[in-house]
Amino acid sequence: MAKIAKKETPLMKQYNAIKAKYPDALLLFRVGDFYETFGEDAVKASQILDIILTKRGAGSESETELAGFPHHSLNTYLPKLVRAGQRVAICDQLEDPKQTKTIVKRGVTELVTPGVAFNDDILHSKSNNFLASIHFDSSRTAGGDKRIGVAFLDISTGEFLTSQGNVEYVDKLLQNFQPSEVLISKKQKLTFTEDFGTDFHTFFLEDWVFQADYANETLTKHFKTKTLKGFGIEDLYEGVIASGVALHYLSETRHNQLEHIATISRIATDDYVWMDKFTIRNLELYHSTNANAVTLINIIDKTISAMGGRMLKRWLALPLKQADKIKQRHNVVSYLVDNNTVLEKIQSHIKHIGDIERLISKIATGKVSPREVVQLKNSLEAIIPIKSLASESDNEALKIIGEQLHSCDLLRERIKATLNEEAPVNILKGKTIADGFNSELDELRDLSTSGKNYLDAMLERESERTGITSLKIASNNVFGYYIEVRNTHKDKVPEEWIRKQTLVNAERYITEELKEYEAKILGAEERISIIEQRLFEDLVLWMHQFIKQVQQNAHLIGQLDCLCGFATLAITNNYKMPTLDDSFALNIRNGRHPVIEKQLPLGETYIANDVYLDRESQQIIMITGPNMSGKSAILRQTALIVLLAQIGSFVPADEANIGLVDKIFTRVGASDNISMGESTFMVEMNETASILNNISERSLVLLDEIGRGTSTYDGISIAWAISEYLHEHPAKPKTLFATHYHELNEMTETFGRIKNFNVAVKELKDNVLFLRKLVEGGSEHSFGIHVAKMAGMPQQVLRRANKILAKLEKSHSSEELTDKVRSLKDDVQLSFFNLDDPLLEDIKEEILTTDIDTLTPVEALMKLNEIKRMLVKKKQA
Ligand SMILES: Nc1ncnc2c1ncn2[C@@H]1O[C@H](COP(=O)(O)OP(=O)(O)OP(=O)(O)O)[C@@H](O)[C@H]1O
Repeated sequence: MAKIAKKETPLMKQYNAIKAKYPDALLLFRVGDFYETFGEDAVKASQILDIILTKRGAGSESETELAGFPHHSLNTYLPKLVRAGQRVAICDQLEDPKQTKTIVKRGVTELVTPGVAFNDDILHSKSNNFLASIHFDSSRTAGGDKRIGVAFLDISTGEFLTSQGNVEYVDKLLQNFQPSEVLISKKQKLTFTEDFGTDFHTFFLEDWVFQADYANETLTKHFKTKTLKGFGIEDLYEGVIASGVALHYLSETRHNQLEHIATISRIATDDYVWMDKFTIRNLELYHSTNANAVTLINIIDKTISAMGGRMLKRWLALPLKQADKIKQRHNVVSYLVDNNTVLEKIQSHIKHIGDIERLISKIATGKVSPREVVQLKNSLEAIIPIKSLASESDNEALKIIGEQLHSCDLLRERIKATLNEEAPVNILKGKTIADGFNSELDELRDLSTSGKNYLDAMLERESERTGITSLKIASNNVFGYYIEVRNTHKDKVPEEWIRKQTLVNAERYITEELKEYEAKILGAEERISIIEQRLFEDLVLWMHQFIKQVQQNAHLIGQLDCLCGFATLAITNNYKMPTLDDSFALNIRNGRHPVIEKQLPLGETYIANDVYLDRESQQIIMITGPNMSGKSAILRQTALIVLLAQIGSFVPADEANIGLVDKIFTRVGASDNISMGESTFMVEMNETASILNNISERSLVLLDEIGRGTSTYDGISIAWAISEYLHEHPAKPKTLFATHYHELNEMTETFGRIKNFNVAVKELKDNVLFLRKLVEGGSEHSFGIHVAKMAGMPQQVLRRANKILAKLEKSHSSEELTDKVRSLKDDVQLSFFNLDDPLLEDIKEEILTTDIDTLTPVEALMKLNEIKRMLVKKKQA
């Protein structure tokens, strides 16, 4: 018998129609009190959420996998799905099932993706959650490079930023902003992975979205402006396209209430110290290759609020270049360090401030709960004493912050009058609106409670009157309130009671009195709930006018929290105020590494070191020393001290005078990239090349063991050539070069501004003692074998290594090596013209003694040939 295909049920038909619109999202389909997933979605959901996978319509044509969870667990399960990289479409019931006889209307109310999220369980309070969009335009170039537009948007805070530049620049921004999701055109998929790798969570959009006109229209429509001129971004052609794409994506994911995204700013890169992505990584500012390692942000983050935490990350990513702005921050920190009680008071109030930036975003998008609105009010209340402390201080910058903080009186008063202090998270739980705010609500509440009391009293009275001890009063949807009597007491029922229903063990009756009260009570609670929701919605809508003020408060509290954090940091870690000026010198006295000094085993103290660099006499310091002696620590602490100073913090040093730095470059000789399968040396050279092409007069360059990724000869030659280039470059960038190659100490004889230093060690009989002190002078040899010993290498290997070393040091090959190196300095072939070259002198002589007026064309050609021969001879020699 032919199998008859069963028809799709209406529910599955509705599901399939909705799913077809969101093919790449996992669809959570609300059915009654559950969110259900079907088919492949169910398989994925059951794996990610560890929930049971079952079958729907088993054995039928429409059999499909099914997995679901109760609707009230959405906040638990949704973050897990999003963190697992899923895009989640939430499909809700759009009407009350009680009000409809046919299938309930359903539709997607929100599409949650990693970059577009509000849920507190998905977001990290001290980190932004950026959605990025990228637009490549290879037809337009910037200095020969591709030009790329980029936008960053955090829907949870309302921040919206844009910029454009070449691959290196955009790569650095991606590294700084760490977006949770990156939008790219489908056509540019490959280009993106070629330029930025595969580490980002990406989503691909249709190409038509990436159009200048469409972007302009989307942005101006959103900001309700005619042009983008007011934002200073209209000349960022690609940046504007990327920004338009980000906004477009928000509407595609059903986010249409975006009043909190009130402005878009240009990332003004010229205002900040340039650090490329290698530097950010090498200095371990936020991340480390070792997951357990402590990073700089871990040490310096003493902020209390979420706004402060996020602001500090931004400050660290974008250190300042303008001395006056930096000094203003130092000035406030200094005031707070000296006025400890003010600091403590401000911080004690900041503790009571919630994430007002995200709370106000939730208000704009209508996703706020009653309890959160009360939280917002309490946070704004905590700002009042901060405002007075700051305004009354005798520090100018602090006063300005105090004056700019809004007291938001009207807003606070209205929330206080409207909401119950103990308002619930879920408005349906009731008791959201304060007593005395709305008379209708008050009456209904009275009725509801007095009605219940009345019923209780009635129950007692009737039990007594009739002598029926099993009396019960309850209600149902069919005939409302009733009195229930057990069969055993049936004969005691008064005549006037009207029997409505007979059950197995009991009978149900209604009475006149019950009917009267029912009319009043029935529905009172439902009406209470409706009024509460309406009043709450009105309040939230009314609050929209305060979005800007609250955002400004959030911003100012973020700043103040960072500055207070710097003061705490200075006090607890003994940091000192640096001085900054427009000179080119860097003078650090007793500097320390902010992270290592906090990691040392108990009892050990960090050995502080002096570092001096300028453009006149000590431009490049060649630091030699054995492995593990502390070379890298000196390099990094120098960069970190400059960085800390320029973000406005005090620094781990007794004294630091810093000529403003505008770029920091650090490169570490390759050794860890082998696992990536690339030529490590190639990586190292690529990275170094980008420094050499970008240095400026105010650059600080740190090179750590550059050249070690290849053979010794190659390594020394390259290290030499790089140092020589930096020395001869007109920018004369300040440089620290840590190296194993003590042969490089020879350079100082030829290059006046290169100075040798070494990290002192004390050689014991068969061991070395690390003194960790940077002292003048080069070092004679490496100490690798001692370190091998420290690492617990077998004695046999150590003895053999010592023997070979002794041999090599005496042998021909060792001398050859040194000779070769020595000869380098006689053979300085600079890319910049060496005017002392004797050949140049000869050629000059030839040309000067030639009388051009009497020279025939043939003679001129012969002269040229003669000069050519001189050059060829020299080359052959
Ligand atoms: N000034 C210091 N005071 C105390 N301990 C230090 C100091 N400098 C470095 N150290 C300790 O020594 C360890 C090694 O330092 P570092 O990595 O800077 O050495 P290195 O000379 O660069 O070694 P390698 O050549 O093997 O890379 C650090 O991890 C730290 O624990």
